[in-house]
Amino acid sequence: MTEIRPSFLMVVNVFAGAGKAKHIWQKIEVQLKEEKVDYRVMMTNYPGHGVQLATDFALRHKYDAKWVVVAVGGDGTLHEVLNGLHRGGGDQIPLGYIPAGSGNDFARGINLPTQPLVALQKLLEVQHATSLDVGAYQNRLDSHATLFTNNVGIGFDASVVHAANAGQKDHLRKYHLESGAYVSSLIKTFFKQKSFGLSVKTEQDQHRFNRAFLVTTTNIKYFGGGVPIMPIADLHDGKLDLIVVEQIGVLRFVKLFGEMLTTGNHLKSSAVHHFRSQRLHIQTDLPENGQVNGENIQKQKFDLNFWVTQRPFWIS
Ligand SMILES: Nc1ncnc2c1ncn2[C@@H]1O[C@H](COP(=O)(O)OP(=O)(O)OP(=O)(O)O)[C@@H](O)[C@H]1O
Repeated sequence: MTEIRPSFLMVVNVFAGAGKAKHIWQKIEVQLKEEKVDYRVMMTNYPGHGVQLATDFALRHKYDAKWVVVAVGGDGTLHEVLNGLHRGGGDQIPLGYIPAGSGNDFARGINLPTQPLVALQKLLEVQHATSLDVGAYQNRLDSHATLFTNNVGIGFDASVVHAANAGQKDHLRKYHLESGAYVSSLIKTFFKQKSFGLSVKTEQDQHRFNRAFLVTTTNIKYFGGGVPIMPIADLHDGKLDLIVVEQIGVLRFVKLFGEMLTTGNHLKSSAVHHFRSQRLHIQTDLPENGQVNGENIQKQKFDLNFWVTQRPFWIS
């Protein structure tokens, strides 16, 4: 039986991965042509353009089952395309992904090869969509919900993201886990970040933290470009994982971070609190930095409802 291949819309951010996405895309396009794949390409011309492109596409093609929309870039590009499809009513259009960013946490989280040409081969071999969990959140004053594949952070991890994104004229510079700049930014941010009051409501109970430091709601195992904050995250369980780390001294924090990177024993620490729930509500006492999929959320007093939804992905 001959399989019918879908048509692909490739949404490409050539600035992802400090610009290396441009070369990746060139190689991918050669391969697409060689394999006579039916595709269209749209390049993002500015931050946020991926949302617009995907919204417009979904509005036009949401009832046409032949399309798969593929984000080519990093976690930020994936985030824009996911939300653009959502805004255009295209939640049923399968979403594919070719990692070409700096962190590529989603690709790690779903065991997608991080070598782009291998990821492309995998994409072309897929025969049917797979439903995966996607997180959703809405701040009390937001007019609409935002979806996320990876995580939403408030406090320390968000401040690290804000520091990494600050002063970037062109979004070209990004820190890597193994780079000295990343480590020095972590240390500087650690001393700047103040603890804050936080209220948490899960489906079962309520909790109060007077000295919250890092608050991450995650759908996948990784954050921050390869840090396995939630080794047991499951994209099929219909639940989100919330990690609250209370403020601790620098030596204890370094030990905790080391455990996060190696054994996963950070989850046993008395300073770390883990909640798994289909619905969550978190509220900060004061304005804090936020991040979603490594993109800044403006500093604000958060009053967030979280829930889980499912959507089709074009992955094997
Ligand atoms: N034409 C453009 N010029 C400048 N920035 C752009 C352009 N198109 C998209 N962007 C922005 O580039 C930023 C980074 O993209 P992305 O997150 O995909 O790559 P990355 O940061 O290298 O990867 P990762 O998030 O996996 O570490 C996003 O904020 C996106 O809005």
